[in-house]
Formats: sequence, structure tokens, C-alpha cells
Amino acid sequence: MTAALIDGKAEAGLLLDEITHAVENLRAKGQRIPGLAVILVGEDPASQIYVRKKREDCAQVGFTSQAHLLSAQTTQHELLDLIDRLNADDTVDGILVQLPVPQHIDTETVIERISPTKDVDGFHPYNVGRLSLRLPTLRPCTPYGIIHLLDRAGETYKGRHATVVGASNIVGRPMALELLLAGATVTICHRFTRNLRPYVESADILVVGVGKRGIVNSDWIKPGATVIDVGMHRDKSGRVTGDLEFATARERAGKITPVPGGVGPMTRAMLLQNTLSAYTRRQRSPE
Ligand SMILES: NC(=O)C1=CN([C@@H]2O[C@H](COP(=O)(O)OP(=O)(O)OC[C@H]3O[C@@H](n4cnc5c(N)ncnc54)[C@H](OP(=O)(O)O)[C@@H]3O)[C@@H](O)[C@H]2O)C=CC1
Ligand SMILES: Nc1nc(=O)c2c([nH]1)NC[C@@H]1CN(c3ccc(C(=O)N[C@@H](CCC(=O)O)C(=O)O)cc3)C=[N+]21
Repeated sequence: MTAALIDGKAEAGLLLDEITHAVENLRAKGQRIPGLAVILVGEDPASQIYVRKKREDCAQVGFTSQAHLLSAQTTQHELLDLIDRLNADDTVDGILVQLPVPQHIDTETVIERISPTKDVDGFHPYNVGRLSLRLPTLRPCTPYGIIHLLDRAGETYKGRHATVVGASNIVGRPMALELLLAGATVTICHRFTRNLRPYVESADILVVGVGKRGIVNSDWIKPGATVIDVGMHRDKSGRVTGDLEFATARERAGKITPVPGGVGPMTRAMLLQNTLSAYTRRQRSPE
């Protein structure tokens, strides 16, 4: 069997078109335009590329955007001050601090400083708590995007076994929660899991987000399973690949996301979707 491709780039494009329309409607009605602020601390080249792409996405749909490119020596105090200013800025609906931040800055303190109403990453404890209670909230972009892709691919969850490999705050843990809320029976594998194989073999839906190539052997994939590869690796020539060996995984899976062109573009689209949701909620009930 050769798996059908889940085309994240195309799905993201559709979502961006919808958001563009929504912005055109706001403009026609003379209303304020949604705005995103992105903060990058330090000069990591990969992070610089992402921040640029996020601003290009904003321009494409017609959002306003601001980029705050801070030196690696920025103190935590200075960063928190900037977040306070953006929290109070009525033209800003979403605030994203690109991770990772330098060692001398505490990630959790930074995330908690962002107003939960502007937390378009969905990382604030308030929003994580709301998600776990199944309350409407800003949801972490990568898992939210994956659920969107799965839904669009006709996936069902009830009575199905989903295995998530990786348990980070950004990817694995919220992914497992989303799948649980959707009705799947969920297994989470992580650093201390002794033998991944049986959990992978029994997965109807497999999500791999570890950041290590070859952690999951494609031969373990259940024939016909739906496979989502979140991992991202860039080699010296600039070629981007996932955690899985794509060609062999595709031979066994029923549906599969490619890298590039799978989860990544969808993550960025969900950031815009969250910014629009944050805007809509703030228009209804400004703080
Ligand atoms: N396309 C996209 O939109 C995105 C892609 N990514 C990519 O996804 C990958 C993961 O990112 P992220 O979650 O931020 O990375 P982290 O390093 O934060 O998390 C990796 C997770 O994998 C777990 N892990 C480590 N070793 C093993 C192992 N041997 N077996 C099973 N689990 C293991 C870690 O466990 P522990 O918690 O114990 O350390 C951790 O939970 C990266 O390649 C990243 O580039 C990330 C975000 C978005
Ligand atoms: N606060 C915060 N929020 C994040 O959401 C966040 C973050 N920090 N830090 C880094 C990770 C990583 N991440 C990606 C987003 C898009 C692609 C993406 O668009 N990938 C494309 C392009 C790949 C390429 O660069 O050629 C693809 O897979 O097709 C990848 C990775 C978001 N992250």
C-alpha cells in the first residue's frame, strides 16, 4: 500500500484564504484590523527564519504585525516589561515569544506574563487548564493544526487507539490531550518508555514529535494507520526531513503527512486562526 498524502500546505492555504476574507470584511466595515506581535530574543538563524515567515503570513492575510528582535543579552526584566506594554496595547491581539529563549530567561515566567487573552500559542497555564476541561480557549497551534488535518482527512477517534511519541509542552502533551478530548484511547510515549514498538504497532493514529530521526522504525507502523510526523531536521544542504523515514512509512501507512508541507504550514495557519479568535473575543469583551 502507498499512503495517501495529507497535504498540510494546501489545507493551510485554504484556511489562510478564509482568514483573508474575514479581514476584508472587517476592513469593509471600517473596523480595526487584527494584529500579532512576535518577540525573538537572540540571533538563532532558524528562529529568525520562523519569525520572518510568521510576519509574511500576517501580511498575506492582511493582519498588522510587529516584530521585536531583541539581543541575546536582553534581561528577563526587559522582556517582561515589553510583554506588559504589548498586553496594554489595544492594537495587539496576539503575542508570541519565539522559543527557546536564552538560558538566563525563565520560559514559564515569560509565558505566564502574557495576558491569557493574547496567548495565541495557547501555552499559558490558564489556557492549558481550560483546554483540559474542554472549555473554549486558545489552543496550542501544532496539535490544533494536526486535529484540523485529521478531521479534514476524515479521521474518526472513538474506539481508535492513538499513540503520541514525545511529551513536550508544545507538541506531545497537548496533542495527547486533543486526541483524548476527540474520543481516542491515547498512549503517550516519552524518554522513559522502555519499548516503543508495541505502542506504535497498535496505533491506528500515530503522532511522532521527538526531534530525533529514526526514533520510530517505519516497519512498526500498523498497516493502514494514519501517521503524523511533527519532527523537523534541516541538513547542511538545507533539505528538511521529519522524524520518520518517509518512503518506508508511506508504504505501510494509510494516510501520512510529509515533511516539509505537512504539520509545519498548518501550525503557522493556526497561529493566524488563534489571532483572529483572540481579536474576536477581545472585541466582544475588551479588558
Ligand atoms: N512542524 C511544526 O509545526 C513543529 C515541529 N516541531 C519539531 O518537533 C520536534 C519536537 O519538538 P519539541 O516537542 O519542541 O521538542 P522537545 O525537545 O521539547 O521535546 C521532545 C519530546 O520527546 C521526548 N523524547 C526524547 N527522547 C525520547 C525517546 N527516546 N523516546 C520517546 N520520547 C523521547 C522528550 O522527553 P522529555 O520530556 O523527557 O525530555 C520530549 O517530551 C522537533 O523536531 C521540532 O523541530 C516542534 C514544534 C512545531
Ligand atoms: N512560541 C513558539 N511557538 C511555536 O509554535 C514554535 C516556537 N515557539 N518555536 C519553534 C517551533 C517550531 N515551529 C514550526 C513552525 C512552522 C514550521 C514550518 O512552517 N515548517 C515548514 C517549512 C520548513 C522549512 O523551513 O523549509 C514545513 O514543514 O513545511 C516549522 C516549525 C513552531 N514553533
